[in-house]
Amino acid sequence: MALGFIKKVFTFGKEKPASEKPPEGEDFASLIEAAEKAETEATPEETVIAAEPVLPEVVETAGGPSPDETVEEEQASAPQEPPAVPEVPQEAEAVFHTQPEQPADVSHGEIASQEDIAPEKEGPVALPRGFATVETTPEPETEAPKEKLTWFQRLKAGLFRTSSQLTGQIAALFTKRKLDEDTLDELEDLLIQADLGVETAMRITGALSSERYGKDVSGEDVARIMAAEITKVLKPVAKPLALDLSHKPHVILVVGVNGTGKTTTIGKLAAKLSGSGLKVMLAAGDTFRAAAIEQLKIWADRTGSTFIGTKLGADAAGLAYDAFEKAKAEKSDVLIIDTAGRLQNKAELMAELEKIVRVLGKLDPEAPHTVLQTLDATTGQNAMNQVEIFRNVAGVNGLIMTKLDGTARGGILVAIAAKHKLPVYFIGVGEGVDDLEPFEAEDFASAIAGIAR
Ligand SMILES: Nc1nc2c(ncn2[C@@H]2O[C@H](COP(=O)(O)OP(=O)(O)OP(=O)(O)O)[C@@H](O)[C@H]2O)c(=O)[nH]1
Repeated sequence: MALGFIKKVFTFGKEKPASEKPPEGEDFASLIEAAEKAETEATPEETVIAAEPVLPEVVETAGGPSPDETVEEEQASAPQEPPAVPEVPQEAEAVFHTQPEQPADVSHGEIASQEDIAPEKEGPVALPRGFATVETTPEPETEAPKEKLTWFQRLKAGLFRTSSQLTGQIAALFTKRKLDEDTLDELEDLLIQADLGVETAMRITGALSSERYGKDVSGEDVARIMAAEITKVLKPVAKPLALDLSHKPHVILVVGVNGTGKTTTIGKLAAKLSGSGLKVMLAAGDTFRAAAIEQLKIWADRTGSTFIGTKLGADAAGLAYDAFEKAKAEKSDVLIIDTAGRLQNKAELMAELEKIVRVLGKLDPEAPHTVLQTLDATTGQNAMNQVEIFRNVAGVNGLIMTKLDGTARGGILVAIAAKHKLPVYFIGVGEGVDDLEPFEAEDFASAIAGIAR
């Protein structure tokens, strides 16, 4: 503060992790395999970059704002043309400025009152014999608008599969059994199978044992202790993303395996930031996939952010450098750079990320100021390995876990928190722009344990 730094919520933690040696014998093949699985689910086949790649005229838009929304927006302006990626000059010079859409004018003229034009009705008309009135079904009453779920309700619904599976098994385990060594061992196994990790599983069984050893135990007892212990693990990592706005821009580099939700998360973050009045620029550093460029452009348009992109297959580090210069010149508050999650091989991907970090450092030795990694909760243990790989190469200093909606593997976040101790800034529970929320330890722990808050 004394240095004149302005910190905001969305305040950015600046915790650079102590660099670690890459894990011995890292199984990148499994990483890629998981990535490919996610890819086939999320996007059509991709092609390997040709020697002189060009953007196709029509590109996939998987993973962006929902197709319905984008189609509607496109149709309004150019009904004959499918959405196409704008042509961007080779040197990433084109910057697309977008303005938030203005609401349409919906004023109506005055309407004469019904009494002015229709004779007053006086009760039911008596029809001559031989006629009958047609039975008209009364207009159904318009349904009262559904109450909006609170964030915790949405989180709980998203983690329902994780919690119901676990609590169901725990309840069955303690039916007519006291807490002894056997039940404690079985409970530990259940907790490990739920991806919570050995360390947290032992914490929970230890706490339960010291409170209720030799006594009857109910599912509620276990849930309460489980929530308390998980909260202890998560509290230190549940931090707000601290932005140092004195940088102009604060640079956020987003990394992660393809399909983990990088681009979508960037869109959601941009919506939050620009919604609070900050000037945001989005850079399409995933030059490996045409759809990723198009998808980010759509998010930029949608969130009123400036977009900078380049051609498919172009040098991502060059784009990052240009974007940083441009964002400085335009005095953007925040620059968010998307990156590829997959290249032809691991070595190339890692070299590209390292180069991006290096090149940004030429313009500001502290940049990138935040390196965020997105993790797909549905990949379970694989997410753990991904953190190890990316934090070593790109200096990841914060995490966002996506796809916590509907997965039975939400426990992995706890294991990752216990092992890596990296801040978890946000979690994603859906594809929509509002489906990203700051990570709260108690909420998450209660949702996993299936208890109310
Ligand atoms: N259910 C759910 N889907 C999500 C969430 N976040 C992202 N997705 C979806 O996951 C898919 C992949 O998201 P992307 O943002 O394209 O992932 P990416 O990491 O940028 O992928 P690449 O561009 O291939 O590297 C898309 O269909 C997204 O809509 C989430 O929190 N919940």
